[in-house]
Amino acid sequence: MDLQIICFTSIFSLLMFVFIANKILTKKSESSAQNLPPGPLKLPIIGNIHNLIGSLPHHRLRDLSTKYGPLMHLKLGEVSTIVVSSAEYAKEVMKNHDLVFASRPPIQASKIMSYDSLGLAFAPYGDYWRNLRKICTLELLSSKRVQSFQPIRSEEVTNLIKWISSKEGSQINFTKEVFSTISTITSRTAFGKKCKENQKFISIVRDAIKIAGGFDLGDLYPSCRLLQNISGLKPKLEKLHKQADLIMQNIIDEHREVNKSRVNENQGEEVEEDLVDVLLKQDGLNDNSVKAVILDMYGGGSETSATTITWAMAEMIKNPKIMEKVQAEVREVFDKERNPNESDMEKLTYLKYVVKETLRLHPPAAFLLPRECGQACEINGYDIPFKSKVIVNAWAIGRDPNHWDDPERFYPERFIESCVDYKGNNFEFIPFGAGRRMCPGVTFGLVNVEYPLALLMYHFDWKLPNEMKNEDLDMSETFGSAVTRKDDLYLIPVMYHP
Ligand code: HEM
Repeated sequence: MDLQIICFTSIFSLLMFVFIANKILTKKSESSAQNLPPGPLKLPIIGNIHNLIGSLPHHRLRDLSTKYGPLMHLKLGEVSTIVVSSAEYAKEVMKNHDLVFASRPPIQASKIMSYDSLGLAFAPYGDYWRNLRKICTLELLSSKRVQSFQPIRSEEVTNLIKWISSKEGSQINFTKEVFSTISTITSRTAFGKKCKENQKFISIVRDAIKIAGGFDLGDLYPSCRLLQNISGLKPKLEKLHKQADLIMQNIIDEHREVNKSRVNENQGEEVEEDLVDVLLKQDGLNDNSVKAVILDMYGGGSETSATTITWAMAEMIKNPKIMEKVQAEVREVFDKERNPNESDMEKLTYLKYVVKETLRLHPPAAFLLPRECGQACEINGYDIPFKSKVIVNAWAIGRDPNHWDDPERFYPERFIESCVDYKGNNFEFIPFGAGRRMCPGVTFGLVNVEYPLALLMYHFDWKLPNEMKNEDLDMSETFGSAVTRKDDLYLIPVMYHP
């Protein structure tokens, strides 16, 4: 505790020094915006950082929005920040002013890990981003491409089912096993079978995502290089970047070699392509861009999907009637078709409602990805300053009582008669975002959630360990690159014998 106080005092004094020096040296004028959205009182230097202390950031911001309104202005360190907490304002930002908010604020983690933000997720809005987005939507993540990876998905999920069967009756760490399966599916679809270092790559990227997931001091004071260096994040990320870069460059070189010999040996023959093959064929992408996009695919696709499966499972354990209903549906469809395929997945309507309801209550990206205001504008009479960072609290919006009956209840049936979907037109339900920067991996993500979940429901009944009662399962969250369960989910599988 004493150490924490000393650290805080030192950082506070340093910040004070930096702030005064900055003011004297740059004589920056205050923002000219006159009518900012309401928000809590801002302290010198730290602005509203203190308002985020005490509970999880998405909870704190939701609580603050009930006091100051669904369009709030905060100052987080030096950064003017707009917080959106209602479907109506989300529509203003991501539809009515989509172009103004189509960029992302630069963040240190993406600069270091993604070759100065060469990936799709953090590239500034412009021609480079547009070209990448086209490649990702049409070539990498199209429904046809996602379907072509079904054999990989099937093989990895079968391995998971076999492993769980071997542990029948004993406790397994469900969170860990699901994460490992989804990561392997994502990295195999990206690299093919050629990569011997899949597991090492997975653990490097996981470490990078973990340490880059919160609010970084350097990003809160972008004008202060010193803080970026002392926050400790930079050297850690640089080390991980070097390791990831080496693995990815080897993979690219190997792909080039294999493709060269393929052209010589199998002229005209159809070959299975992985994402690296597809990227290497695109004009205008150098090796760093290819590596940055691969990092995006892996970073954007693994933790999000694995977290969704785990939350869905936890919610079903807590609500056994819902689990029984899913199992009945899956078992009816799969018992008829001995080898269920993609089209059988379409018959699992109730399971799809369960996934929707899971993403309503537990959007893995609680704040989506941040946007940046590219041009000073006005929303509902409020001035939004140029370069403000925009945070959309999708977690709060999914639980807004103005749009959802009994919002805290896990109730998949609410979607039966509803036309609310993931396409980014229903702003009360935006787990994949909306507008130009909406997630391009919706199809891939949903298949990676629904398919494993269906097989886990088909093959096993599930119990909690230590005679724990279903209703006692703790549903606390943590905030990081994704909103995950605070504690891993431990379960006991019991085989289903048709
Ligand atoms: C359950 C699964 C997933 C969820 C909940 C999810 C959620 C999101 C969200 C909220 C955004 C920000 C959207 C915005 O700013 O409006 C996003 C962006 C993105 N996602 Fe996903 N995602 C998922 C799966 C995937 C998958 C499987 C991939 C790729 C393999 C992927 C790749 C990306 C990329 C590249 C972006 C950045 C797009 C851009 O800035 O243009 N995501 N995702």
